[in-house]
Amino acid sequence: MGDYRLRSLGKRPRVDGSGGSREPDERRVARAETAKDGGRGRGRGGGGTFKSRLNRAGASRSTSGDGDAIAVPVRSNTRPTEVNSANVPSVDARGSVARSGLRTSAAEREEIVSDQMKVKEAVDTFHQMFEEVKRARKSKNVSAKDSGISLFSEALERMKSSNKCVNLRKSLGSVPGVEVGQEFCCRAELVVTGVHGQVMRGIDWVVRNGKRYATSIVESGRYSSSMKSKDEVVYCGEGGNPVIGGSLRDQKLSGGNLALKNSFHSKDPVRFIRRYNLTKHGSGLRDANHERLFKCKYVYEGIFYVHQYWKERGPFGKLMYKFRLTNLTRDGSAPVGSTRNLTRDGSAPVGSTRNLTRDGSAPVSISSSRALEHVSVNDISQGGEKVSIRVLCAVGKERPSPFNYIVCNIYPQSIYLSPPINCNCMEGCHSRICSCVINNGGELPYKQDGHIKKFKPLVYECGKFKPLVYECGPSCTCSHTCVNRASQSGIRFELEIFQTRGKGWGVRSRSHIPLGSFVCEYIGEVLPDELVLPEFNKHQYFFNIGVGGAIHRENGDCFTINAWVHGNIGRFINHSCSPNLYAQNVLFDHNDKRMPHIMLFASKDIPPLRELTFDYRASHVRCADVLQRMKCYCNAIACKEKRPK
Ligand SMILES: C[S@@+](CC[C@H](N)C(=O)[O-])C[C@H]1O[C@@H](n2cnc3c(N)ncnc32)[C@H](O)[C@@H]1O
Repeated sequence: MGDYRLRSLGKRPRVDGSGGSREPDERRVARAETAKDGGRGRGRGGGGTFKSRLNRAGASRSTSGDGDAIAVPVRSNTRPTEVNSANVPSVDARGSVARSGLRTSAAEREEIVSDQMKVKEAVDTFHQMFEEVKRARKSKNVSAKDSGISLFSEALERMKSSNKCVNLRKSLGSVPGVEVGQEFCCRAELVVTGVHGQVMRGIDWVVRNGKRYATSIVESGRYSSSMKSKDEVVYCGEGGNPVIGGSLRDQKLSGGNLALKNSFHSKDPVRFIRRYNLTKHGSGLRDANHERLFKCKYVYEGIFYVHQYWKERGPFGKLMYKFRLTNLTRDGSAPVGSTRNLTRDGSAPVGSTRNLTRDGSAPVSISSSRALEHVSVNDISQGGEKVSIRVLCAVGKERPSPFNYIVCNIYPQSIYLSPPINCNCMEGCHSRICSCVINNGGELPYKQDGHIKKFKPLVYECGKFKPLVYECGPSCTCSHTCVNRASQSGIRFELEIFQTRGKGWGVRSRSHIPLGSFVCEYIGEVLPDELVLPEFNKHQYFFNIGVGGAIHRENGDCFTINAWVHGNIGRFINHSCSPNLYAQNVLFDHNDKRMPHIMLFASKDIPPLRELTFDYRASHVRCADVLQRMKCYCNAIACKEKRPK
């Protein structure tokens, strides 16, 4: 490292009094109804570049199995904490330390990993088919009305006819490859994955010895079902509902109602799926053209049991059946050691995507599949704050090489980092007298929900160059919940590291990421380029700050973030020619424009479990030769089109 000793900037400002939340949870989950500008910068990637040896991709890092590792909810708003991910005790799915051996065999784990991959592939294929159908209709100018079938139904039909659906055989209990808390974008996805076989009906069933038993129910809000608590629902039977176009009549003890009644007597498990309306909270998923696709999401809540059923007069004066279900078995105990309300390793389900902690950080326990071995967990308390990091891998599979997990950049000690200009606002940084707003060209870069307003990659567009976002800093007088602190308050989404096909480890979120959301920072050691260049061919974790941008040219000195030895989850994010993240330069805790923070924001609405990627090649200059030789496995249409035929 020559004369450059490394230092970090020390503890980041906490963003609220409790645990680091920049703003209340409600606002945090709120999604931008008005996000209209998402396309800018798409495909242009970020403000820097990886010097990645992509030509070696896959050969060196991929393992035989895909999707077999999960990791890391991380809070990055705490002081820098060095963590060696190799030397820490493992922790079980409930979060307790499990230093002893494994609970299930490697073969079983393998099987579950493969189940999860099948489910993921089915969902991905469904999305592709959906896009294909949509494109085909658009090119022929056919509307859903003309074709007489919705886009979803047509895509689903294609899935069925091409045999791409999984878990087709209806069964009671949990569905292979699907975990409690897993989210689905639409009813068709539930069908495609075998969670609930009916697109329209709320109750699905299987016939056993001539009798039907309920396999799953969807609480979609169309009847007057009510959630008593997270663990209990009073579910209305089917039929006679004028709200969904049926004729108003008494419900009968037939069809799904009969199936639920039989499940009551047999005490069999029923999968429970609940619909959440996204319109209340935000925009919902959008497609590549920013058209809203899904207004809701469906969450698999786990296994429930019918505890009671009865008849009563409904709102229209007709008789209706009601079923009370809870996630406890009929004797009132929490089901243990069966396919019941537990995850597949027999542990209590933990860490759904909805369970954000009060400070907005991801819950500590995220996955309970027995396919996953928690190979390392770091629970470190420093200065009263806790940083939890998990790396979970399938048994017997390759693990990520150990590195020191840090939550703040480490800067060269010899470099003086000028302090940021602070604002003196007391009542919110919205006016033009706020110096941070002025730094941002007189405009706040974030919307009230914390989503970035415009994509601001490091490119020159339409005569304008806006390469930097200035957030409020540690000495600003504004509140720690100021909207202009969106990216400094750490990771909000439950991110995982998993094995990809051909690209080694990759990162994905277990929950939906709305367009414009801050996802994570690319953190490592910030080094002058001249120190990095000799190392260039040794590894793949360099991010060149500001390449191709004004910062680079104006200031002369160039810096690179090296995340090989010290880094955060950002170091696992792969390249794509059609990325869903872009890198935004942000300054808040110092004012040195040569080395801004590299903050990764969502350039699209990103469905759960979709791999997170950014474009390594955006504005790439010096490493073009390496990148040309790469074998890119991003699988994007844009990538294939670029390849020589
Ligand atoms: C910063 S690392 C990303 C994390 C890496 N996949 C891992 O397992 O640690 C960059 C390396 O990931 C691989 N990679 C990233 N994107 C890729 C892509 N689209 N195609 C092939 N390999 C890729 C290449 O080996 C690259 O050098």
